[in-house]
Amino acid sequence: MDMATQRELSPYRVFGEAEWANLRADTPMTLTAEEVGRLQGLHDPVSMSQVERIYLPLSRLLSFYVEATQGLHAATNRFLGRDDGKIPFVIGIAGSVAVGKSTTARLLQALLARWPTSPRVSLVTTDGFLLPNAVLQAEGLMERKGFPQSYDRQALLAFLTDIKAGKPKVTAPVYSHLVYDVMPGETVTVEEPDILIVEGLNVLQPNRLPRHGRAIPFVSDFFDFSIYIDAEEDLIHRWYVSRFMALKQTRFRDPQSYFHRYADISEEEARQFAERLWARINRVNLHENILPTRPRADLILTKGANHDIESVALRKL
Ligand SMILES: Nc1ncnc2c1ncn2[C@@H]1O[C@H](COP(=O)(O)OP(=O)(O)O)[C@@H](O)[C@H]1O
Ligand SMILES: CC(C)(COP(=O)(O)O)[C@@H](O)C(=O)NCCC(=O)O
Repeated sequence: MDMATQRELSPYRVFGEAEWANLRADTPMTLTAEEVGRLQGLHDPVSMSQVERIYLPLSRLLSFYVEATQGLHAATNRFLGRDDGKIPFVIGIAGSVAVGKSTTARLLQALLARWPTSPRVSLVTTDGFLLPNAVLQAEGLMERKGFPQSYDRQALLAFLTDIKAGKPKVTAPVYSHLVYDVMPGETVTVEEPDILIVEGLNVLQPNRLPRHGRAIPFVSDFFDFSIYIDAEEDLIHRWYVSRFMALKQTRFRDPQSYFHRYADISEEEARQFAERLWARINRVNLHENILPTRPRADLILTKGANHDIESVALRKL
């Protein structure tokens, strides 16, 4: 099959960086360099030019989608002769460990909140729904953290059901990367957002179909739009290991850190340890559970070596 036919048959329209940047049209830049500096992760830098050329066109696209979805809700309400109130627009962000999902999620949150309509934009990460280490240990799942079986999927689905039912206050549990565990009794409260961003490895995964009984919804059934952040495996692997080495010098020094015991080991031992975590857990998860969900995304952002997004694929329908 030639390239042109392949492109026509693909469910995505693929844009190079320059072509995508043109779609910003007249969307104004609403973040200062200082704000962008604060929003980027320590280990995944974002330049002002990336915000202008990639994230502003995306913000513009999302503003069209939010408006269209609100129009659809209004049509349903008109048909039913009732008002179901405000139902949040939910955006899912998926991708490997260490690909930079959290930076993208924070940037989008800030950009969307600056729309002229000043929407309330909340952000929740799915790691809060991980089973506590005590449960993972008891079930032999400590080396499966981030895999589908390591989450309390029922609780995540219940959370999203409440959000989409328009419940005014919905709480989610909180995970600490420092402690490497869910924080007992700690929660975040999401209060009547116009837009909710849900970020996590697992957000595009399907459920196993039941042999008997009721089908359980997918997490993504609650999404109005989904984004997959992609990069070559070699790059993500490199980012994971170098982030681990940087954290060894910083966060691991904190006695509260789960990895504190590794703060003083040699560089070589630490590198080997990070390589093992990557190879035994995160790489396997990427291949078995995360990459297979990429074709379900509405938009795929593909990063190059310096974390810059080099291409954008938008689902045609
Ligand atoms: N061991 C750790 N200690 C402290 N912070 C961490 C640790 N591992 C990851 N983080 C931070 O947690 C956040 C989420 O990381 P991750 O789940 O790999 O997703 P992503 O890199 O795609 O945002 C990042 O901001 C990262 O810097
Ligand atoms: C907590 C994570 C599973 C990410 O979860 P997410 O926020 O995507 O739901 C991941 O960062 C992690 O800790 N993986 C386990 C292996 C490791 O220590 O890298």
